[in-house]
Amino acid sequence: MFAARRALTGAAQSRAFSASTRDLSKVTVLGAAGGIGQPLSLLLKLNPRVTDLALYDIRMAPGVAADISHINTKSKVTGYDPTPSGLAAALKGAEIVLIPAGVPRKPGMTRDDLFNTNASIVRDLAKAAAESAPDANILVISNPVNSTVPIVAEIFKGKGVYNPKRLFGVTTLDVVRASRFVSEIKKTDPKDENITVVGGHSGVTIVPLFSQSSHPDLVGNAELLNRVQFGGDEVVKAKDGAGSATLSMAMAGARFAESLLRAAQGEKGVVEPTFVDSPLFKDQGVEFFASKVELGPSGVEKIHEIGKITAEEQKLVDACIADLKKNIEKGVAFVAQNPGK
Ligand SMILES: NC(=O)C1=CN([C@@H]2O[C@H](COP(=O)(O)OP(=O)(O)OC[C@H]3O[C@@H](n4cnc5c(N)ncnc54)[C@H](O)[C@@H]3O)[C@@H](O)[C@H]2O)C=CC1
Ligand SMILES: O=C([O-])CC(=O)C(=O)O
Repeated sequence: MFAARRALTGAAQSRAFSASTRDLSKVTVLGAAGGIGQPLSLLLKLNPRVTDLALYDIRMAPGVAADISHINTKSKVTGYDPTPSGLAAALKGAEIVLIPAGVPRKPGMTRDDLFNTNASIVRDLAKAAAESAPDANILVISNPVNSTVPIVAEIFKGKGVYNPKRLFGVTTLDVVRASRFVSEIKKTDPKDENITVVGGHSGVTIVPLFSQSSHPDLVGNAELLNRVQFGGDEVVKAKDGAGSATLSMAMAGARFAESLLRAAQGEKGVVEPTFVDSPLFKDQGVEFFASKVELGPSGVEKIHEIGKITAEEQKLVDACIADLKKNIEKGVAFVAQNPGK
């Protein structure tokens, strides 16, 4: 639909949206056999907006694809071999590429401790995406997101195909968690909570803005703030060496992909917080920042300002900016020093 839809204009386009919005939405998962990749692929198979599901991993993608392909929804599922040509074929024509490839944390590690392993994995996958799917929306899940997103940007820039509107760090899990944790405190239905979370995706760079929710009294609730900022650690500890959040992350990744597909298919007003190339703090040398972003057929439609926040929340944003800047610079420096093949 991606390429075909771009060729349509005006009335023809709106007719196409209303007649059938379900043709040719290829979604590719890189790291599809992993803890996140498998349930994420399952959820994408259940999404009627996805017509072509391409699964790639360095192990077992054809097996995962064979399994998922028996599910009786319309989409076609293909698993690709771990070869350069398999990767290229998985990416070709993709509208969305989700990247959960890489290693997860063990207890005692920070997300930044994953950098040494995951930076080169993401760099190499980004190269393949820049070559075979330069127009796709790239959704980065692999940690540390604050650094892996800039890595993808640098690779795309190097190949001359960088489109800042189509690169997203997936921070949806922070929103999902914050909304759930608030509902536990307030005894509300979590589906009615929608907590805005800005900044980045690790520790103090995760900044929930309770003042903008229907529970402004939660600003200053140190326990809740800590739970939102370090929710990932809760899962890492509970899994006791066997990895980090996979199922809730799969849900969050599928939700973000669904939002992008809805927006691409003409729905207006689809807004999700996500980590993007953002003007909000560029004057402080911070090139990427998560805030509410309106999505559209071109990817990023509009980046929302942070809006009104309390003095206490401003302090959290200041702390976030300091860390985020370092994380982003680390990703940029990595590509400069390790351009790869
Ligand atoms: N953005 C977020 O909110 C979250 C991010 N994560 C991150 O997601 C990543 C994946 O986590 P899990 O799925 O639990 O790990 P996992 O180890 O279960 O799965 C990772 C998969 O990536 C594959 N892989 C490794 N190198 C690859 C390559 N070059 N090309 C293709 N596939 C490759 C592995 O074979 C494996 O199947 C981790 O970095 C983790 O920290 C996890 C939870 C939340
Ligand atoms: O905590 C981790 O390492 C995985 C992650 O990003 C999360 O669960 O938010």
